[in-house]
Amino acid sequence: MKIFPSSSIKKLDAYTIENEPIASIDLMERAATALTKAITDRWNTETPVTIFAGPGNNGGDALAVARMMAEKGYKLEVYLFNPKGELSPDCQTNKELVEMMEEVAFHEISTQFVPPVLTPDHLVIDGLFGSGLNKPLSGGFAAVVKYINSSPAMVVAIDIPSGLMGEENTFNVKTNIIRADVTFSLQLPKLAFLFAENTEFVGEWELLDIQLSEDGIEETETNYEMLEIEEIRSLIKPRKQFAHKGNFGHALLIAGSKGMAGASVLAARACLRSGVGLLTVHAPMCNNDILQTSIPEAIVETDANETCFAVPTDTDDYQAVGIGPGLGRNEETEAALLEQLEHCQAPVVVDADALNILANHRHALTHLPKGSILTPHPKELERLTGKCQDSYERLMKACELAHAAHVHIVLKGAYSAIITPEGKCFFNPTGNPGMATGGSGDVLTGVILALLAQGYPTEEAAKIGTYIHGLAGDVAQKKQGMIGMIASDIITCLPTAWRLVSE
Ligand SMILES: NC(=O)C1=CN([C@@H]2O[C@H](COP(=O)(O)OP(=O)(O)OC[C@H]3O[C@@H](n4cnc5c(N)ncnc54)[C@H](OP(=O)(O)O)[C@@H]3O)[C@@H](O)[C@H]2O)[C@@H](O)CC1
Ligand SMILES: [K+]
Repeated sequence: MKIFPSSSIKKLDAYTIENEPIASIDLMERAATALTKAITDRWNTETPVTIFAGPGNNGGDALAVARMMAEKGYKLEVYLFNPKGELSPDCQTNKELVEMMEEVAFHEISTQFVPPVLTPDHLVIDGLFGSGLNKPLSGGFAAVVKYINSSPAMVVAIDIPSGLMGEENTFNVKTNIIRADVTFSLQLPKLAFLFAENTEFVGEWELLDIQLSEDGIEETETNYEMLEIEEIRSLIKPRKQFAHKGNFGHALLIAGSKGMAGASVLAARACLRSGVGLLTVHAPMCNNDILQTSIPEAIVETDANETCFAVPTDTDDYQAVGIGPGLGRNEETEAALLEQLEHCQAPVVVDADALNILANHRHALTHLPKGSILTPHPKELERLTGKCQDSYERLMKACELAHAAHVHIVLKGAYSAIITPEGKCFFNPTGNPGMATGGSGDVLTGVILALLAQGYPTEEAAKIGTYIHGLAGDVAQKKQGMIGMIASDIITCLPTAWRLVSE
């Protein structure tokens, strides 16, 4: 599913209006019908409703919703803010229609605004500004937003909370943005919904289908997309009847140190549960017995060092390498890692301590093996790129890094982003907060490593791996609950996740 910036949404509206064809006012009617249904499905006619409408089409939507809800018997009060004495044509039309309705208490505000009483029983519908917002709110509009935010009422935002920009909010005035409980967004999600710090504004969000032109969506370019199960399913290669383990690659995992054997065990198990043909784990001597007993399916190659990775190994026989989980960061490991990366031909998944070591040796980032993937969480990314103020800046910096280093990046978190060297970002919808637990990242490394070893192109390996990892987490959450689940449960649920997308 594509995610468009506000400018493209306007063009898409225009495309739909011209090509469907549909009159602009009828498209608004369609949006309002969908909004009214979504709202009236959740709140009954007993709910006192106060609607705040702005001068543009977001306000037009709100006024049309007011009319439709009044027709269904809701008791409504409507405030239309028109400080410039100028409304968009469709907003004007809907104002005239709602003004005529006796059952609606309608107020048009040009200067003085006496705020209505809002109780915990009230539902506020925020239709002040939508995708046409072009600067942070200030003055009277900011005062209205603050009033709504300080009230105990439930708030539903139309399309996007008023005051929130669709993409970048780094320089926005956070106190002047509506804090919605629910956002009903039209057709497609906005990039801003995917950023953790905007949850307090967006609340729970739901998309409403208003049948914008499919051709228009297809033709309009964007760098942002949400992954969907159909795409992942289409990428997974079926196994041939006469397949043997040689068809599914030999992966090398360089992981673990004294006290951190667990990270290598988790990554190795996840790799084996993701279809790899063979797996060798390169580990310090002290972890040999642990690995041999806990993962009989893996081959163990011991490092010459007792406690850490210190001697690079030959990677010629492997189709992919995973490096980093539990590796530690002592000097010997640093040197070994840099040398290992320099001489490796196979694509590498670089995670955890390997990323932290690279942060101290950034020059090494620009000659990683072709097809490599970095899997940082936000803190690890910032060690590589420098501090970021918010998720938008972090995403932009990750794009710059992917471009400069010619690597793919999986930026982990809710809606993990898979970023290509060309600047495309694919957001992952699977996963849940139960996965925010030690070892979860090691599992992802193992899954992606298995996919690279099986010969999946880098972008596909990153997309499938991230999606499946989240899906396995969702299956684990259903079984164990968010609080009780641990990283091993994600591995246990990998087979179910694979079945869900491949059968
Ligand atoms: N997507 C779809 O398919 C459909 C979309 N629809 C709906 O249309 C919405 C977009 O409507 P829109 O383009 O008219 O913009 P909207 O957000 O109402 O505001 C524009 C007005 O605000 C003003 N303004 C801007 N910033 C300001 C500020 N900081 N402080 C003060 N004023 C400010 C700006 O004035 P200007 O600065 O340009 O003079 C202009 O007057 C969209 O979110 C959805 O709800 C549906 O109806 C149909 C299908
Ligand atoms: K809004």
